[in-house]
Amino acid sequence: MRNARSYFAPLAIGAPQPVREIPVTPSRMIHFFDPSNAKLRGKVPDMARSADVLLGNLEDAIAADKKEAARAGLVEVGREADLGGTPLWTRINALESPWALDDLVTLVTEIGSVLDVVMVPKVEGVEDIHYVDRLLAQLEARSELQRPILIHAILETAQGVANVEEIATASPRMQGISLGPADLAASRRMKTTRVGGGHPGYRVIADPSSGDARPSYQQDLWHYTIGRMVDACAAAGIFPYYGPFGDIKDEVGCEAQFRAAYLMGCVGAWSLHPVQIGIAKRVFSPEVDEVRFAKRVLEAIPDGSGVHMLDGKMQDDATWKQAKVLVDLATMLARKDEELAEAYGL
Ligand SMILES: CC(=O)SCCNC(=O)CCNC(=O)[C@H](O)C(C)(C)COP(=O)(O)OP(=O)(O)OC[C@H]1O[C@@H](n2cnc3c(N)ncnc32)[C@H](O)[C@@H]1OP(=O)(O)O
Ligand SMILES: O=CC(=O)O
Ligand SMILES: [Mg+2]
Repeated sequence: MRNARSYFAPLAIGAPQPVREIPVTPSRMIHFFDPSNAKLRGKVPDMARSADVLLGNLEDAIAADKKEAARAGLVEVGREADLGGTPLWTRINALESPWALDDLVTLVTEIGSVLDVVMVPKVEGVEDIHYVDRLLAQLEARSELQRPILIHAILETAQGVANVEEIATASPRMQGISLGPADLAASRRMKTTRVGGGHPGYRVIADPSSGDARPSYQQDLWHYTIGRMVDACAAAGIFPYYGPFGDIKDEVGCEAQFRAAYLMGCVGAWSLHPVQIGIAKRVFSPEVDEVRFAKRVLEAIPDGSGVHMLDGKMQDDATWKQAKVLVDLATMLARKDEELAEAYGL
Protein backbone atom coordinates (compact mmCIF):
# COMPACT_ATOMS: atom_id res chain seq x y z
CA MET A 1 0.00 0.00 0.00
CA ARG A 2 1.41 3.42 -0.94
CA ASN A 3 1.80 5.91 1.87
CA ALA A 4 0.03 9.27 1.89
CA ARG A 5 3.10 11.14 0.58
CA SER A 6 3.62 8.89 -2.45
CA TYR A 7 -0.05 8.26 -3.28
CA PHE A 8 -0.02 10.66 -6.22
CA ALA A 9 3.44 9.77 -7.54
CA PRO A 10 3.52 8.15 -11.04
CA LEU A 11 4.30 4.42 -10.81
CA ALA A 12 6.74 4.41 -13.75
CA ILE A 13 9.35 6.85 -14.99
CA GLY A 14 7.78 8.87 -17.78
CA ALA A 15 4.16 7.98 -16.90
CA PRO A 16 1.70 10.89 -16.68
CA GLN A 17 0.86 12.45 -13.33
CA PRO A 18 -2.17 10.77 -11.66
CA VAL A 19 -5.31 12.92 -11.49
CA ARG A 20 -6.31 14.57 -8.20
CA GLU A 21 -10.03 14.72 -9.05
CA ILE A 22 -12.01 12.16 -11.04
CA PRO A 23 -13.63 13.95 -14.02
CA VAL A 24 -17.36 14.49 -13.50
CA THR A 25 -19.03 13.88 -16.85
CA PRO A 26 -22.38 12.28 -17.74
CA SER A 27 -22.23 8.49 -17.29
CA ARG A 28 -25.88 7.60 -16.79
CA MET A 29 -25.30 4.49 -18.88
CA ILE A 30 -22.13 2.61 -19.77
CA HIS A 31 -23.19 1.06 -23.04
CA PHE A 32 -21.71 -2.39 -23.74
CA PHE A 33 -21.01 -3.56 -27.27
CA ASP A 34 -19.19 -6.54 -28.73
CA PRO A 35 -16.26 -5.18 -30.78
CA SER A 36 -15.77 -8.50 -32.59
CA ASN A 37 -19.07 -7.87 -34.38
CA ALA A 38 -18.38 -5.86 -37.57
CA LYS A 39 -22.01 -4.77 -37.86
CA LEU A 40 -21.92 -3.29 -34.35
CA ARG A 41 -18.60 -1.59 -35.08
CA GLY A 42 -20.35 0.13 -37.96
CA LYS A 43 -22.98 1.42 -35.52
CA VAL A 44 -20.47 2.89 -33.09
CA PRO A 45 -20.98 6.55 -34.18
CA ASP A 46 -24.77 6.15 -33.66
CA MET A 47 -24.28 4.46 -30.29
CA ALA A 48 -21.87 7.22 -29.26
CA ARG A 49 -24.50 9.84 -30.05
CA SER A 50 -27.10 8.22 -27.81
CA ALA A 51 -24.99 6.85 -24.91
CA ASP A 52 -22.99 8.75 -22.31
CA VAL A 53 -20.17 6.17 -22.28
CA LEU A 54 -19.32 3.49 -24.84
CA LEU A 55 -17.62 0.31 -23.63
CA GLY A 56 -15.98 -2.28 -25.85
CA ASN A 57 -16.47 -5.52 -23.93
CA LEU A 58 -13.73 -8.14 -24.10
CA GLU A 59 -14.72 -10.32 -21.13
CA ASP A 60 -17.81 -12.42 -20.41
CA ALA A 61 -20.32 -12.67 -23.28
CA ILE A 62 -17.39 -12.74 -25.74
CA ALA A 63 -16.70 -16.38 -26.63
CA ALA A 64 -13.14 -17.69 -26.20
CA ASP A 65 -12.67 -18.00 -29.96
CA LYS A 66 -13.70 -14.33 -30.44
CA LYS A 67 -11.39 -12.80 -27.82
CA GLU A 68 -8.67 -11.77 -30.25
CA ALA A 69 -11.16 -10.50 -32.81
CA ALA A 70 -12.85 -8.41 -30.10
CA ARG A 71 -9.52 -6.87 -29.05
CA ALA A 72 -8.60 -6.13 -32.68
CA GLY A 73 -12.10 -4.75 -33.32
CA LEU A 74 -11.77 -2.38 -30.40
CA VAL A 75 -8.40 -1.16 -31.68
CA GLU A 76 -10.12 -0.44 -35.02
CA VAL A 77 -12.88 1.49 -33.24
CA GLY A 78 -10.35 3.49 -31.22
CA ARG A 79 -8.39 4.39 -34.35
CA GLU A 80 -11.17 5.02 -36.83
CA ALA A 81 -14.60 5.64 -35.30
CA ASP A 82 -16.01 9.10 -34.77
CA LEU A 83 -17.11 9.09 -31.14
CA GLY A 84 -17.96 12.80 -31.10
CA GLY A 85 -16.41 13.23 -27.63
CA THR A 86 -18.19 10.28 -26.00
CA PRO A 87 -15.72 8.53 -23.66
CA LEU A 88 -14.45 5.11 -24.74
CA TRP A 89 -14.03 2.47 -22.05
CA THR A 90 -13.15 -1.19 -22.21
CA ARG A 91 -13.81 -4.19 -19.99
CA ILE A 92 -10.68 -6.33 -20.14
CA ASN A 93 -10.65 -10.04 -19.43
CA ALA A 94 -10.23 -11.25 -15.85
CA LEU A 95 -6.69 -10.99 -14.51
CA GLU A 96 -6.46 -14.77 -14.09
CA SER A 97 -7.37 -15.37 -17.74
CA PRO A 98 -4.91 -15.97 -20.60
CA TRP A 99 -6.06 -12.74 -22.33
CA ALA A 100 -5.82 -9.95 -19.73
CA LEU A 101 -2.13 -9.14 -20.24
CA ASP A 102 -2.45 -8.87 -24.02
CA ASP A 103 -5.65 -6.84 -23.61
CA LEU A 104 -3.80 -4.21 -21.60
CA VAL A 105 -0.58 -4.21 -23.64
CA THR A 106 -2.39 -3.99 -26.97
CA LEU A 107 -5.04 -1.47 -26.02
CA VAL A 108 -2.77 0.95 -24.19
CA THR A 109 -0.01 0.89 -26.79
CA GLU A 110 -2.37 1.00 -29.80
CA ILE A 111 -5.23 3.27 -28.67
CA GLY A 112 -4.22 4.46 -25.20
CA SER A 113 -4.69 8.11 -26.11
CA VAL A 114 -8.42 7.61 -26.77
CA LEU A 115 -9.12 5.10 -24.00
CA ASP A 116 -10.52 6.77 -20.91
CA VAL A 117 -11.22 3.92 -18.48
CA VAL A 118 -10.30 0.25 -18.11
CA MET A 119 -12.97 -1.78 -16.33
CA VAL A 120 -11.40 -4.64 -14.40
CA PRO A 121 -13.66 -7.61 -13.66
CA LYS A 122 -13.71 -9.86 -10.58
CA VAL A 123 -11.55 -7.58 -8.46
CA GLU A 124 -10.87 -9.35 -5.16
CA GLY A 125 -8.69 -6.83 -3.35
CA VAL A 126 -6.11 -4.07 -3.62
CA GLU A 127 -3.52 -6.42 -5.14
CA ASP A 128 -5.56 -6.61 -8.35
CA ILE A 129 -5.76 -2.82 -8.64
CA HIS A 130 -2.06 -2.41 -7.81
CA TYR A 131 -1.11 -4.85 -10.56
CA VAL A 132 -3.16 -3.00 -13.19
CA ASP A 133 -2.04 0.38 -11.84
CA ARG A 134 1.69 -0.37 -12.26
CA LEU A 135 1.26 -2.04 -15.63
CA LEU A 136 -0.78 0.89 -16.95
CA ALA A 137 1.94 3.30 -15.79
CA GLN A 138 4.64 1.29 -17.60
CA LEU A 139 2.58 1.12 -20.78
CA GLU A 140 1.62 4.80 -20.63
CA ALA A 141 5.31 5.68 -20.31
CA ARG A 142 6.20 3.46 -23.26
CA SER A 143 3.45 5.06 -25.35
CA GLU A 144 4.25 8.59 -24.16
CA LEU A 145 0.66 9.18 -23.10
CA GLN A 146 -0.09 12.59 -21.67
CA ARG A 147 -2.95 11.66 -19.34
CA PRO A 148 -3.51 8.59 -17.18
CA ILE A 149 -6.07 5.93 -18.04
CA LEU A 150 -8.48 5.41 -15.14
CA ILE A 151 -9.57 2.13 -13.54
CA HIS A 152 -13.13 0.96 -12.82
CA ALA A 153 -13.58 -2.18 -10.68
CA ILE A 154 -16.48 -4.62 -10.88
CA LEU A 155 -17.74 -5.76 -7.48
CA GLU A 156 -18.64 -9.34 -8.26
CA THR A 157 -16.98 -11.68 -5.78
CA ALA A 158 -17.67 -12.17 -2.09
CA GLN A 159 -14.04 -11.32 -1.39
CA GLY A 160 -14.30 -8.13 -3.41
CA VAL A 161 -17.31 -7.05 -1.35
CA ALA A 162 -15.40 -7.82 1.86
CA ASN A 163 -12.59 -5.53 0.61
CA VAL A 164 -14.64 -2.86 -1.14
CA GLU A 165 -13.45 0.11 0.96
CA GLU A 166 -9.76 -0.71 0.32
CA ILE A 167 -10.42 -1.31 -3.39
CA ALA A 168 -12.05 2.14 -3.72
CA THR A 169 -8.89 3.88 -2.44
CA ALA A 170 -6.29 1.49 -3.91
CA SER A 171 -5.10 3.97 -6.53
CA PRO A 172 -5.68 7.57 -7.63
CA ARG A 173 -6.72 6.00 -10.94
CA MET A 174 -9.90 4.56 -9.37
CA GLN A 175 -12.81 6.12 -11.27
CA GLY A 176 -15.63 4.02 -9.85
CA ILE A 177 -17.10 0.64 -9.04
CA SER A 178 -20.01 -1.29 -10.62
CA LEU A 179 -22.12 -3.98 -9.03
CA GLY A 180 -21.76 -7.26 -10.96
CA PRO A 181 -24.83 -9.15 -9.74
CA ALA A 182 -24.42 -12.23 -11.95
CA ASP A 183 -20.93 -13.24 -10.91
CA LEU A 184 -21.55 -12.04 -7.37
CA ALA A 185 -24.60 -14.29 -7.07
CA ALA A 186 -22.50 -17.26 -8.17
CA SER A 187 -19.61 -16.35 -5.87
CA ARG A 188 -21.97 -16.11 -2.89
CA ARG A 189 -23.87 -19.25 -3.86
CA MET A 190 -27.10 -17.28 -4.07
CA LYS A 191 -29.87 -19.41 -5.57
CA THR A 192 -30.82 -17.38 -8.62
CA THR A 193 -30.26 -17.67 -12.35
CA ARG A 194 -31.03 -13.99 -13.02
CA VAL A 195 -28.65 -11.18 -14.03
CA GLY A 196 -29.57 -8.50 -11.48
CA GLY A 197 -33.04 -7.44 -10.47
CA GLY A 198 -35.30 -8.87 -7.80
CA HIS A 199 -36.57 -12.35 -7.12
CA PRO A 200 -40.17 -13.27 -6.23
CA GLY A 201 -38.95 -15.54 -3.43
CA TYR A 202 -37.05 -12.82 -1.56
CA ARG A 203 -39.76 -11.13 0.50
CA VAL A 204 -41.04 -10.18 3.91
CA ILE A 205 -44.45 -11.27 5.09
CA ALA A 206 -46.75 -9.63 7.63
CA ASP A 207 -47.56 -11.40 10.90
CA PRO A 208 -50.70 -13.57 10.85
CA SER A 209 -53.90 -11.92 12.05
CA SER A 210 -57.20 -13.72 12.23
CA GLY A 211 -59.02 -14.11 8.96
CA ASP A 212 -56.82 -11.75 6.93
CA ALA A 213 -54.57 -12.68 4.06
CA ARG A 214 -50.97 -11.93 5.03
CA PRO A 215 -49.55 -9.18 2.84
CA SER A 216 -46.05 -9.80 1.63
CA TYR A 217 -43.58 -7.64 -0.28
CA GLN A 218 -40.67 -8.45 -2.52
CA GLN A 219 -37.35 -7.05 -1.25
CA ASP A 220 -34.26 -5.87 -3.12
CA LEU A 221 -31.63 -8.63 -3.12
CA TRP A 222 -28.92 -6.07 -3.92
CA HIS A 223 -29.69 -3.44 -1.32
CA TYR A 224 -26.90 -4.40 1.08
CA THR A 225 -24.20 -4.58 -1.58
CA ILE A 226 -25.26 -1.36 -3.30
CA GLY A 227 -25.23 0.37 0.09
CA ARG A 228 -21.68 -0.83 0.82
CA MET A 229 -20.52 0.11 -2.65
CA VAL A 230 -22.09 3.59 -2.55
CA ASP A 231 -20.53 4.37 0.83
CA ALA A 232 -17.11 3.06 -0.23
CA CYS A 233 -17.20 5.15 -3.41
CA ALA A 234 -18.55 8.33 -1.82
CA ALA A 235 -15.94 8.08 0.95
CA ALA A 236 -13.19 7.71 -1.67
CA GLY A 237 -14.45 10.47 -4.01
CA ILE A 238 -15.22 8.04 -6.85
CA PHE A 239 -18.47 6.91 -8.54
CA PRO A 240 -20.79 3.92 -7.95
CA TYR A 241 -22.83 2.24 -10.71
CA TYR A 242 -25.50 -0.42 -10.82
CA GLY A 243 -24.27 -3.03 -13.33
CA PRO A 244 -26.27 -5.19 -15.76
CA PHE A 245 -29.97 -6.03 -15.85
CA GLY A 246 -30.18 -9.14 -17.99
CA ASP A 247 -33.92 -9.48 -18.65
CA ILE A 248 -33.90 -7.20 -21.68
CA LYS A 249 -37.65 -7.61 -22.31
CA ASP A 250 -38.55 -6.59 -18.73
CA GLU A 251 -38.22 -2.85 -19.19
CA VAL A 252 -40.38 -2.10 -16.15
CA GLY A 253 -38.25 -4.32 -13.90
CA CYS A 254 -35.08 -2.75 -15.30
CA GLU A 255 -36.37 0.74 -14.65
CA ALA A 256 -37.34 -0.13 -11.07
CA GLN A 257 -33.92 -1.65 -10.32
CA PHE A 258 -32.06 1.27 -11.89
CA ARG A 259 -34.25 3.73 -9.93
CA ALA A 260 -33.56 2.01 -6.61
CA ALA A 261 -29.82 2.26 -7.35
CA TYR A 262 -30.16 5.92 -8.42
CA LEU A 263 -31.99 6.83 -5.22
CA MET A 264 -29.31 5.11 -3.16
CA GLY A 265 -26.55 7.17 -4.79
CA CYS A 266 -25.47 5.39 -7.98
CA VAL A 267 -24.68 7.71 -10.89
CA GLY A 268 -25.46 5.24 -13.68
CA ALA A 269 -25.90 1.62 -14.81
CA TRP A 270 -24.81 -0.59 -17.70
CA SER A 271 -26.92 -0.78 -20.82
CA LEU A 272 -26.65 -4.13 -22.58
CA HIS A 273 -29.19 -3.37 -25.30
CA PRO A 274 -30.22 -0.10 -27.00
CA VAL A 275 -33.57 -0.15 -25.19
CA GLN A 276 -31.77 0.18 -21.85
CA ILE A 277 -30.04 3.41 -22.94
CA GLY A 278 -33.37 5.24 -22.83
CA ILE A 279 -34.28 3.68 -19.49
CA ALA A 280 -31.00 4.75 -17.89
CA LYS A 281 -31.27 8.24 -19.37
CA ARG A 282 -34.73 8.61 -17.85
CA VAL A 283 -33.80 7.21 -14.45
CA PHE A 284 -30.38 8.78 -13.87
CA SER A 285 -31.45 12.29 -14.92
CA PRO A 286 -33.09 13.89 -11.89
CA GLU A 287 -36.82 14.57 -12.17
CA VAL A 288 -37.76 18.02 -13.39
CA ASP A 289 -39.98 18.82 -10.38
CA GLU A 290 -37.25 17.76 -7.95
CA VAL A 291 -34.68 19.94 -9.69
CA ARG A 292 -36.99 22.94 -9.78
CA PHE A 293 -37.77 22.48 -6.06
CA ALA A 294 -34.06 22.05 -5.26
CA LYS A 295 -33.29 25.29 -7.11
CA ARG A 296 -35.89 27.06 -4.98
CA VAL A 297 -34.21 25.68 -1.83
CA LEU A 298 -30.84 27.07 -2.93
CA GLU A 299 -32.40 30.41 -3.80
CA ALA A 300 -34.32 30.58 -0.51
CA ILE A 301 -31.20 29.87 1.58
CA PRO A 302 -28.40 31.73 -0.22
CA ASP A 303 -25.77 31.05 2.47
CA GLY A 304 -26.96 27.48 3.17
CA SER A 305 -27.62 28.02 6.87
CA GLY A 306 -30.49 28.47 9.32
CA VAL A 307 -33.98 27.01 9.27
CA HIS A 308 -36.64 27.92 6.69
CA MET A 309 -40.05 26.73 5.51
CA LEU A 310 -40.77 26.04 1.83
CA ASP A 311 -44.21 24.68 0.83
CA GLY A 312 -44.67 23.49 4.41
CA LYS A 313 -41.36 21.58 4.41
CA MET A 314 -38.52 22.35 6.80
CA GLN A 315 -35.26 23.34 5.10
CA ASP A 316 -31.89 23.70 6.76
CA ASP A 317 -28.17 23.19 6.13
CA ALA A 318 -28.64 19.47 5.39
CA THR A 319 -31.52 19.88 2.93
CA TRP A 320 -29.49 22.67 1.27
CA LYS A 321 -26.73 20.09 0.64
CA GLN A 322 -29.29 17.59 -0.73
CA ALA A 323 -30.59 20.30 -3.06
CA LYS A 324 -27.03 21.08 -4.16
CA VAL A 325 -26.43 17.41 -5.13
CA LEU A 326 -29.49 17.51 -7.40
CA VAL A 327 -28.80 20.92 -8.92
CA ASP A 328 -25.12 20.13 -9.55
CA LEU A 329 -26.09 16.87 -11.30
CA ALA A 330 -28.80 18.60 -13.34
CA THR A 331 -26.38 21.38 -14.34
CA MET A 332 -23.76 18.86 -15.47
CA LEU A 333 -26.33 16.92 -17.54
CA ALA A 334 -27.87 20.10 -18.95
CA ARG A 335 -24.50 20.99 -20.51
CA LYS A 336 -24.81 17.87 -22.67
CA ASP A 337 -28.57 17.79 -23.22
CA GLU A 338 -30.45 20.87 -24.46
CA GLU A 339 -33.87 19.35 -23.78
CA LEU A 340 -32.96 18.72 -20.16
CA ALA A 341 -31.47 22.20 -19.86
CA GLU A 342 -34.77 23.68 -20.96
CA ALA A 343 -36.86 21.41 -18.73
CA TYR A 344 -34.73 22.22 -15.67
CA GLY A 345 -34.63 25.92 -16.50
CA LEU A 346 -30.82 25.86 -16.42
C1 LIG B 1 -23.18 -10.43 -16.70
C2 LIG B 1 -22.41 -9.54 -17.68
O1 LIG B 1 -21.22 -9.62 -17.77
S1 LIG B 1 -23.33 -8.38 -18.54
C3 LIG B 1 -22.20 -7.75 -19.74
C4 LIG B 1 -21.90 -8.72 -20.86
N1 LIG B 1 -23.02 -8.87 -21.79
C5 LIG B 1 -23.15 -8.07 -22.84
O2 LIG B 1 -22.31 -7.21 -23.09
C6 LIG B 1 -24.36 -8.27 -23.70
C7 LIG B 1 -24.52 -7.15 -24.71
N2 LIG B 1 -25.77 -7.29 -25.44
C8 LIG B 1 -25.95 -8.23 -26.35
O3 LIG B 1 -25.08 -9.02 -26.67
C9 LIG B 1 -27.32 -8.30 -27.02
O4 LIG B 1 -28.03 -7.12 -26.75
C10 LIG B 1 -28.22 -9.48 -26.58
C11 LIG B 1 -27.52 -10.82 -26.90
C12 LIG B 1 -28.48 -9.40 -25.08
C13 LIG B 1 -29.55 -9.38 -27.32
O5 LIG B 1 -29.23 -9.30 -28.69
P1 LIG B 1 -30.36 -9.52 -29.81
O6 LIG B 1 -31.10 -10.80 -29.53
O7 LIG B 1 -29.68 -9.39 -31.13
O8 LIG B 1 -31.33 -8.31 -29.53
P2 LIG B 1 -32.37 -7.69 -30.54
O9 LIG B 1 -32.80 -8.66 -31.56
O10 LIG B 1 -33.44 -7.06 -29.72
O11 LIG B 1 -31.51 -6.52 -31.22
C14 LIG B 1 -32.13 -5.47 -31.92
C15 LIG B 1 -31.05 -4.65 -32.58
O12 LIG B 1 -30.23 -4.05 -31.58
C16 LIG B 1 -28.88 -4.37 -31.82
N3 LIG B 1 -28.20 -4.51 -30.54
C17 LIG B 1 -28.38 -5.47 -29.60
N4 LIG B 1 -27.55 -5.26 -28.56
C18 LIG B 1 -26.84 -4.15 -28.86
C19 LIG B 1 -25.83 -3.44 -28.17
N5 LIG B 1 -25.38 -3.83 -26.98
N6 LIG B 1 -25.36 -2.32 -28.74
C20 LIG B 1 -25.80 -1.91 -29.93
N7 LIG B 1 -26.73 -2.56 -30.65
C21 LIG B 1 -27.25 -3.65 -30.11
C22 LIG B 1 -28.91 -5.69 -32.59
O13 LIG B 1 -27.71 -5.84 -33.32
C23 LIG B 1 -30.12 -5.48 -33.46
O14 LIG B 1 -29.74 -4.66 -34.55
P3 LIG B 1 -30.40 -4.86 -36.02
O15 LIG B 1 -31.86 -4.55 -35.84
O16 LIG B 1 -29.69 -3.86 -36.88
O17 LIG B 1 -30.17 -6.29 -36.40
O1 LIG C 1 -20.19 -8.73 -14.95
C1 LIG C 1 -21.25 -8.56 -14.45
C2 LIG C 1 -21.92 -9.51 -13.63
O2 LIG C 1 -23.04 -9.22 -13.21
O3 LIG C 1 -21.32 -10.57 -13.43
MG1 LIG D 1 -19.33 -10.60 -14.34
